[in-house]
Amino acid sequence: KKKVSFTKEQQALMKVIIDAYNKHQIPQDVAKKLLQDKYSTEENFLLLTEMATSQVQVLVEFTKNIPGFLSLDREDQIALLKGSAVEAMFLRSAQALNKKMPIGHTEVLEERIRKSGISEEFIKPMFNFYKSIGELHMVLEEQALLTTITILTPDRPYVKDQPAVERLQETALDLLRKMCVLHHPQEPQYFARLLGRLTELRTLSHYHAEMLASWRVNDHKFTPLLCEIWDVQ
Ligand SMILES: O=C1N(Cc2ccc(-c3nnn[nH]3)cc2)c2ccc(Br)cc2C12CCN(S(=O)(=O)c1cccs1)CC2
Repeated sequence: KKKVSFTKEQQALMKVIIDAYNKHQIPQDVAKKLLQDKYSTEENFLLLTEMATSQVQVLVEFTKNIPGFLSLDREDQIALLKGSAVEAMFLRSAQALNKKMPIGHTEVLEERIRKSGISEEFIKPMFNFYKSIGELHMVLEEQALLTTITILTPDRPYVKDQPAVERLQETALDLLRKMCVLHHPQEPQYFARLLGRLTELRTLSHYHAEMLASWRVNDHKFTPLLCEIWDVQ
């Protein structure tokens, strides 16, 4: 069994990120609404919109707790949030939906997504991603670090000081690499598999941008926060 040791800084960083990841969860009342018995397409879409709005609020709060994030240039902070919002939301949603739920809850949620007016061409890659995340059986530390790494992607549009973001992302990558060795000693490629999910996330966010255009056409309403972060309307 390979020995993995963490520096004091890495232990402190992990604690801060895990606390932030646990603290900022979707309010249970919003998640519970998803399990109500309503099934019209419009109502499903509205519920997913409500969930997504809540996810963005949770994302902003989580991001503010990433060590070093608030020391970045303020405009770069906004550029990172806007650039990663869809990817971080899909990653967080996939991780949440893969969590153990009471019998039948997962199926209800999956059905709601399928019956929400989202076109099949988007549903397919979305569910492939959701299932591929489930197969990884990530521990909480890996989930929180992967979300952090997604947010701290230096090459988002309009980021001015990319090296500053790279330094933060590399710290999280070093920690994630060690976490993978510690929790998945039998799978030397596990870390590479996790990073491969980030590529799949980028594809999903391109699909999402296309969907937004089509939803706008058939006049789906979004909340002000989603319009702001998704550059809609
Ligand atoms: O809503 C989703 N869900 C259900 C969902 C989301 C979050 C939690 C949760 N529980 N606790 N914490 N989080 C549970 C279920 C889900 C699950 C997996 C993947 Br992959 C993706 C999704 C989306 C993300 C948003 N889109 S969206 O296209 O941006 C869109 C916005 C408005 C209308 S449609 C739809 C699919």
